[in-house]
This record gives sequence, structure tokens and C-alpha cells, in this order.
Amino acid sequence: MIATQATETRHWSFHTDLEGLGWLTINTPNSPVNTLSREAIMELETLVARFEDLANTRELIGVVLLSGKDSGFIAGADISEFDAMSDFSVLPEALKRTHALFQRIENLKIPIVAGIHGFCLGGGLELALACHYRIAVNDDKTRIGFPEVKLGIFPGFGGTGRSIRQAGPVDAMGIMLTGRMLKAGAARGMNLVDKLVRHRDMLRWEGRKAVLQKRKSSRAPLSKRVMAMGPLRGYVSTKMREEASKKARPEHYPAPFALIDLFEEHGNDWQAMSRGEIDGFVPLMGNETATNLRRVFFLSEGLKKQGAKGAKFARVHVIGAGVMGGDIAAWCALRGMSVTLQDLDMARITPALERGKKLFRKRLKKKREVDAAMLRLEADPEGKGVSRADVIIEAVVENLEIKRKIFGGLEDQLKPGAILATNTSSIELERIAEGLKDPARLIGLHFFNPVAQLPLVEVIRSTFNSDAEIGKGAAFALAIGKSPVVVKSAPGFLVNRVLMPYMLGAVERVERGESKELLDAAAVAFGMPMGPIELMDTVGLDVGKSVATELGHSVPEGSKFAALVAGGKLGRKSGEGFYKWVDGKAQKGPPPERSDLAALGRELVKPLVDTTEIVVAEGVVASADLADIGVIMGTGFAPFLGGPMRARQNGKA
Ligand SMILES: NC(=O)c1ccc[n+]([C@@H]2O[C@H](COP(=O)([O-])OP(=O)(O)OC[C@H]3O[C@@H](n4cnc5c(N)ncnc54)[C@H](O)[C@@H]3O)[C@@H](O)[C@H]2O)c1
Repeated sequence: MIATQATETRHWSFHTDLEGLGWLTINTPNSPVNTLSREAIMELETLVARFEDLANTRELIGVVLLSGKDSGFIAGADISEFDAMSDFSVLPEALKRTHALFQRIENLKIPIVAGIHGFCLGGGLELALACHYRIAVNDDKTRIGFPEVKLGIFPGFGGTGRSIRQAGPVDAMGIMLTGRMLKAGAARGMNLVDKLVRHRDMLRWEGRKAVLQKRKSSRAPLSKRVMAMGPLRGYVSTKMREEASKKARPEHYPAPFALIDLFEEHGNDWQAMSRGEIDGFVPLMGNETATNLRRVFFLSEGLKKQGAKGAKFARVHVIGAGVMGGDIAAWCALRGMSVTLQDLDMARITPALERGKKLFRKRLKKKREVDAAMLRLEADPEGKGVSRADVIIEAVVENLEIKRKIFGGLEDQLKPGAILATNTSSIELERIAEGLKDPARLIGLHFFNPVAQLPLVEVIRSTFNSDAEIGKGAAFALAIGKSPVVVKSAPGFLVNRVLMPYMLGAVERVERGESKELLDAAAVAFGMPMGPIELMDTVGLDVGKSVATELGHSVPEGSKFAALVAGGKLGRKSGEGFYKWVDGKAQKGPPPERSDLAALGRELVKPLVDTTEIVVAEGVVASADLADIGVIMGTGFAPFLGGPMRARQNGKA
């Protein structure tokens, strides 16, 4: 057989080799990741027509589909195109065309095999599922899944039906409803992938073998498929609806509920389910939730583009091994940094090391990884790590004199270029920096409690700082997997400043006799992850009171709030605050009936939104966009509304 001439389109390259094997490679131009844009799909149509012709004339024995990018296979559809679409009425036709294309791929008479490394998500996984056989690299980087629900939609290129066909209804719906990404081994376990290889280089060899041996993926066994049959499907759907309702409300996040409806209707027939996708998909796409979630996605991706390029961080020194310092140190060690942790004596460091061990055990699977992380986290009561550290983070008690003294003693020991940072919540950065020989060095890195759970780090800029220090601070936050938002040094920065009037407003209503359960339920009905009273209990009433005072709010003597603090009833951590707490759960009575819960929630959230507007007007954050993503990440504010500024603009808050 003669090798055919190579074909190059903007996204694809294709050639056949001497064996008659076709090699198809995707490489999206000007993008770090491959995406399936309209253009990529139309080019693929032409190529598939060619495969059909070549298969008929027996000039092609099979095709191996690979990615030309290091980042991975295909990260999904090109979602920027959704925003560019002025009119969603063209969507059904576009989807039908892609469905038809994927069906033609599946109908090819010759084997077509997908070789997967890195990200294989959304539309990329749907394309892979239309191939006859899937091989994936079994390493730490491979990620397989359907993140669509996180964007307010569900798979729309036939992936709902095809994933059910491969994995069975329970597993397939599970990954579509959560948007969870699977590692290669888990995807193999679910039968979404047919074979694992160790290295990317092996994809070609195994791909060739799969074509020559005409390997075909097997479908989910009857034992799994049965869950979509007869009355069982109704039962499974009800269970799934119950689970989904625990995490989201259909009026806020309609996609998972629409997907369950689709399953309930067609789940026993994968082709009918795939066809039904189109009718369900279009209204979701037109919904404000999807528009707002895409915005949140782009804003959070935008945060990753900040920061000084090329900055490297290997060693971190943390001073203060309390609630925050201990957890910051453990987090940095978890993320691969060598960390020295300093406090007044060993007795104050040991509990932090113990907490670190718990975190490592939870997040790292293998014992040797846990051991390695423990070795990276070192007690350092004498502060020997200072002179070697690339980053120094101070998290001692909130006291200006103590902080000043610490920084004064550090300055001469620092490595040139090392970041010097404080985690202060309320002390003006300028006042701490004043005592330094070079006050421009000190920045704020404001973490949130619990450090392991909250993704935001406010990078605080004082009047002394230049872009260089701030850029490095942002780069460090990214290096430890956090999302940096740059905020001017102003009382409460962004997150505490907007949260406080919201929480205190609710506390005041409780003082006046309103039901705390009702207020909390109302905020959740509006779209907050937790009500303001439960949040105050979680933050700690002592911390809440001191931040409130710091921000100029008054906590009147004789108030219930003041009495609770005085009585050591500090909330969750002491077992009682506004609520009693058992096993980490607030003990709530049933809230009184109220028909307009969400309207009450909106009333409660108003001070938060008002304050965000003020913060933006004052220039504390550089833009309304940054305020939105910062408040979403720092407070959990209703992502489906796109953030407080966007919600106000849309008349929703
Ligand atoms: N707790 C929160 O939710 C939170 C959130 C963000 C920021 N912060 C800020 O983080 C900092 C620490 O807060 P925390 O809640 O972890 O306090 P904490 O009281 O739990 O811990 C402070 C630690 O600093 C140690 N310390 C005191 N003086 C020291 C010195 N001279 N040298 C070394 N260590 C010393 C103490 O022994 C203690 O272990 C504060 O500035 C606070 O404003 C707290």
C-alpha cells in the first residue's frame, strides 16, 4: 500500500502510513489546549468523509486519533463560542450536525481508536466515546469527565447516551451530575476507557495494535444496565433527584435536574437519550445560570493568568503555628514546598504538625506520599529556615507591636528577592511595614479559614509596594494552587468587608427576636452556601466580634452576641454559639413557614451587595469582575448569579 499525502487543516493533521493505518492528530491553533470549536468540527466532517471513501476502497485499515498537545487530548467544546452566539435558535441545527458526525464516526467500517493523555473532558470525551476503542495513559495528569453541569448545561454531543451505554446508568449519571474528573484507572474501572498504558509514547504502538486486531470496546454488562430498565429507572431517578436536591436547587441550577428528567424518560435506550439531549440542552444554554457560570469560569481562569512569570518557590517559612499559620504551612507542604514552621516553642508547633498529618492522609493516597509530605513540614522553633526561604509568611497573633518586632528581626536575614508576607486580617499593612528598612518588601497574603477548603488568597497591596512584589505574591498563591485576588490595603480588604455588614445585619434581626433558622434558610434559598448566623458560628463569635469592631461596627454591650462571646460560647469551635453544635453540625429547629423565603434572603444579602459596590467604587479591587470572582470565592456568594455586581446589574440582588 502507498502512503497517501498528508492532509493539514487548521485543527487536524492526517496521514496514512505504509500499512494503510491512518494517523489523525488534533492541534488547536493558538491555544494551550485542544477544543472542539465549530470550525474544528466542520474540518472533521471533511476528514470523516475521506475516511469513509478510503475505507470503501480499502486504502485505509483504521484510524488512530491522538492529540498533538502536551496539555492533553481535548478539553471540551469551545465555550467562548457560546458567548459569541447572539441567537441560540441556531443551536439545535449545530448540535444535530455534530450528532450526525459522531454517528458517522461510530458507523465507520474500519476501527477508529482514541489515544488519550491529559485532559479528556466534555466534548472531547464525547468524541472519544464515539470511537470504537479508547486507550488512556495511566498517570497523574490524565483527567476524564463531563464538567458540563458546572457550566449550567449537560453533555450535548451524544455523550449522555454513549456514557450510559459504556458505563451503565449509575456510574455515567454520577459523573455527569457531579462534573467530577476521573483519573485513568477510575475511568477504566467504569469502562469509559478500554486499555491503560504507562506513557504517552505507548499510545501509538497500542493504537496501532488495537486497529490491527480490530478491537472493540465492550458495553456495560446487564448487571449495570438493569438499573435503567423498567420501574428501576424511576426509582433510580428519584434517588438521584434526592441527592441532587441536597446540593442544589432546580431554580438555581436546572441542569442536573433536566439531566435526570432526560434519564427518566430515555435512560434505557442510549440512542433515544442522545437524541433527547438536544431538546433538553437548548433551554439550559439560554438560561441565565449558564451565562453566569461561564462568566465565573472565565473569571477564575483569568486569575490564573496573573503573577510574575518564572518566579520559583521551593522553600517557605511560616511564623506562628496557630490556626492559620499551622494550616498554611501544612497546605504549602501538601503542594510540594519544603516548609519550616516557627512558634515560641515546640509545644505550640506539635499540634500543627499533627493537623498537617491528618490533611496529608486525607489528600494523599499512598503512605510514601504522606511520609514525604511530613518530611517537607519541619518544626523550626529557632527560625533557622528564614535565611533559606523564598517566601516568609507571618501568622502570629493579631498585634501590631509583636508583628513589627518579628519583621524588624527578619529583614537582615532574608534571601534577596524573597517574599515577605503577613496574614494579618485587620492591621493596616503600612503600619507593619513602616518599621522596615525597605517597606516595599512587605505584602499581605490573606488566607481564609479553613485554609485547605477555601481557594481564595487576597494579595494585599500597600502604598509602598510596586507591581513586582505583588506579581510575585500572586505567582506564589498560584504555585500552591490558590486563586489570588489583588486588594488594596484597606480595612477588611474585600471579603471581610462585604461579609461583616451581611452577618451583623442578620445578627441584629436575631437580637430583635427573629428566628435564626428562618434567616439562615432564607439566605440559602437566595443562593448562599450557608446562612449568616450559621456562618458567624462557623467563623467564631470572638473572631467575628473583633473583625466587626475593627471595621467600625458596634457590638452593643448587653446584646446577645456580646453575652455569648463573654460566656465563651464562640460557635462551632466551642460547641455552642447562636446554635448548639454536635459533631460539626448546627442543631437547628424547623424554621417558621414563610412563602417568600428567597425574597427575605435577598433582603439579607443586600448589605453585602451594597458594600461590594462601595469597595469597587473606592478602587479597593481593580474591577467589578475581580470583585465578583473574589466575593464568590471568598464567601460562596451564589455563582449562578455571576457574583454580587453582576446580580445587581441583572436586577437579581
Ligand atoms: N483565624 C482566622 O480565621 C484568620 C483568618 C485570616 C487571617 N487571620 C490572621 O492570622 C493571624 C494568626 O491568627 P490565628 O487565628 O492563627 O491565631 P492563633 O492565636 O491561633 O495563632 C497565633 C500563633 O502565633 C504564635 N506567636 C505569638 N507570638 C509569636 C512570636 N513572637 N513568634 C512566633 N510565634 C508567635 C502563638 O504562639 C500562636 O501559636 C492573625 O494575624 C489573624 O488576624 C486569622
